[in-house]
Parts: sequence; C-alpha cells; structure tokens
Amino acid sequence: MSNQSQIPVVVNGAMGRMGREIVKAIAGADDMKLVGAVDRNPDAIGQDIGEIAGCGPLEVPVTHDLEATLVMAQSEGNAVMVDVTHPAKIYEQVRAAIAYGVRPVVGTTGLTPEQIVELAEFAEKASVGCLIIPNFAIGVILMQQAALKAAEYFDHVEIIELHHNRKADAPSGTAIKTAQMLQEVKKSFNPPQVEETETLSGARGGTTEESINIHSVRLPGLVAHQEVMFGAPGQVYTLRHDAMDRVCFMPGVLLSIRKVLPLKSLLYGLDKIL
Ligand SMILES: NC(=O)C1=CN([C@@H]2O[C@H](COP(=O)(O)OP(=O)(O)OC[C@H]3O[C@@H](n4cnc5c(N)ncnc54)[C@H](OP(=O)(O)O)[C@@H]3O)[C@@H](O)[C@H]2O)C=CC1
Ligand SMILES: O=C(O)C1=N[C@H](C(=O)O)C[C@H](O)C1
Repeated sequence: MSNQSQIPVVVNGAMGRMGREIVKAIAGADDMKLVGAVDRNPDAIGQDIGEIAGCGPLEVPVTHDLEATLVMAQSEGNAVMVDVTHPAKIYEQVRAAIAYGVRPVVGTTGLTPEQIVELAEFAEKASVGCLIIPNFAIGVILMQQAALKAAEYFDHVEIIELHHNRKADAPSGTAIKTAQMLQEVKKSFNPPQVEETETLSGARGGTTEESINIHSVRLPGLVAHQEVMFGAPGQVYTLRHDAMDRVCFMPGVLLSIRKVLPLKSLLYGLDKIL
C-alpha cells in the first residue's frame, strides 16, 4: 500500500508493555504507518522505537514531546494517537490530541465518568472522533455480553478482576465498564439479605453505583483476568476471561485505529465498533 493511503499513528506510552506490542502490531499492518513514539522515559529519547520493540528499525525516534508530535501528526492529516500511558495524565493528553485534530484511541484506564462526559462534549464540539476502549480483547466483550444476558435472570452478581502488580489503577477499567453495562437491565443488584459488618475494611470490595461489588487482586505472574460471578438459590454461574499475553489486545487496537477515522464524536467501549 502506498504511504499516502496509510493511516499515520502516534503511540503515546510507546516504551511500555502495551506500547511496545502496539508498535509491533502497527509495523505489521499494511494500512498504517507509525509516525510518532512518545514516552516519558528519559533513557530512551532518540532511540529507534522499532529496535526497542523488537521489530527492527522503523526510523521513528522516541520523544518525550507529545505536543510537538501531535503538531507533526496533524500536518500528516487523518492521524490517530493510541494512548497507553498512565491514569494521571490521560485526561489532558486526550484533550490535547482532540484539540490538534488527532483522533485518540484511548487504551489507558482510570478516566472518571465525569472526565469521559467532558471529553465526549469536547470531541463533539471539535467534530473529532475519539474511542475510549477499556479492553481491546474480543473475549472480554463476549464475556460482558454473556454477563448482560445472565443479569436478566440473576439479581446477585460480583466482579473479581485479577492483574499483574505493576497496574496503577484499581479497579480495572474493564470491571467498571462491565458493571456499567449491567445497568442496562435496570434492576438494583445484590439486595441486602442481612445487615453486614466489615471487621476488616474493604473486605467486601468496592461497590459501584449499580450496587455491584468489585474485588481487585494484584499479583506478579498474572496478566489480566476477570470473573463475573452470579448467584441464585442453589446455583452459581461464573464467567471468566484470561488474557495470557498482551498480543490478545492487538486485533482490537488495529480495529479501533481504523474505526476512529470516520467518527465525529466519542464512543466508549469496543462493543460500539464491532
Ligand atoms: N484497553 C486495554 O485493552 C488495555 C489497557 N491497558 C492500560 O494501558 C495503560 C498502560 O499499561 P501498560 O502498558 O501495562 O503500562 P506500562 O507502565 O508498561 O507502560 C506505560 C508507559 O507509558 C509511560 N508513561 C507514563 N506516563 C506517561 C506520560 N504522561 N506520557 C508519556 N508516557 C508516559 C510509562 O513510563 P514509566 O515507565 O516511566 O512510568 C511507560 O513507559 C494502563 O492504563 C493499562 O490499564 C493495558 C492493557 C490492555
Ligand atoms: O493494566 C492492565 O494490564 C489492563 N488494564 C485494562 C483495565 O484496566 O481494564 C485492560 C486489561 O484488563 C489490562
């Protein structure tokens, strides 16, 4: 495919676990070209991100200057920024990308519901497409859809998410999105059966607006896993997804890059573009 018709993509957080995998996936996609690799790691500045990611030279040096990279990407036209960084800076980074007309595909989790609403309003005003995707793995979307079906029949549900212990945010963006999706059945989950006392604070996990308890486990050795457990008298129905390798997220990342281009507003969740 000619360079002209390739989608220019910036990866923010390119040195990270997800960032490196995404760099490789873009390098292997005929219809995309990596034009920028941003990371805050000072040791990597100027190094070729292709060499770092292990897919050979791409002639894209790592930079810490997101704004300059967005300006350059804007001049390419129809550009996309994939963000896989950290909850602390994500809101400002997505706003900046929208302001420069570079369409954000946000893998970074930790945005508050209020921030998502504000970004949606900003994207709409700017007529710039934006995707916030708490989980790029198709198996997770299937698990969420199965959970939505089960929620029609079960009134009691809890979510257990398990991740590696380098994860900054808890609970996971996936667990929050799963609980939000169950709102669609319009019922109040987990009606109390007894008056509960926590003798150890947090023992029952965090409780969402939907009255769903979320429990977060962090251990080395884990990658990204989630269980949605439904209970009813005499039965327990458990749905589980295991991400064994970050490669499972890459088809969803590439799909999101392609699907964000024609959008003029913000969509939240991979299910919205399947
Ligand atoms: N949507 C999905 O399917 C998935 C989402 N994620 C999410 O993606 C994010 C990244 O995860 P992961 O790759 O495991 O994390 P890592 O810590 O491995 O990578 C994050 C990278 O971004 C860098 N970084 C942090 N803040 C900034 C910033 N403001 N600007 C530029 N670079 C920055 C980090 O540098 P340093 O090392 O110096 O901190 C690091 O190199 C998390 O929010 C995670 O929840 C992860 C997997 C799947
Ligand atoms: O930090 C991670 O690793 C992951 N984060 C996302 C989340 O918070 O849901 C997606 C996936 O679970 C991996």
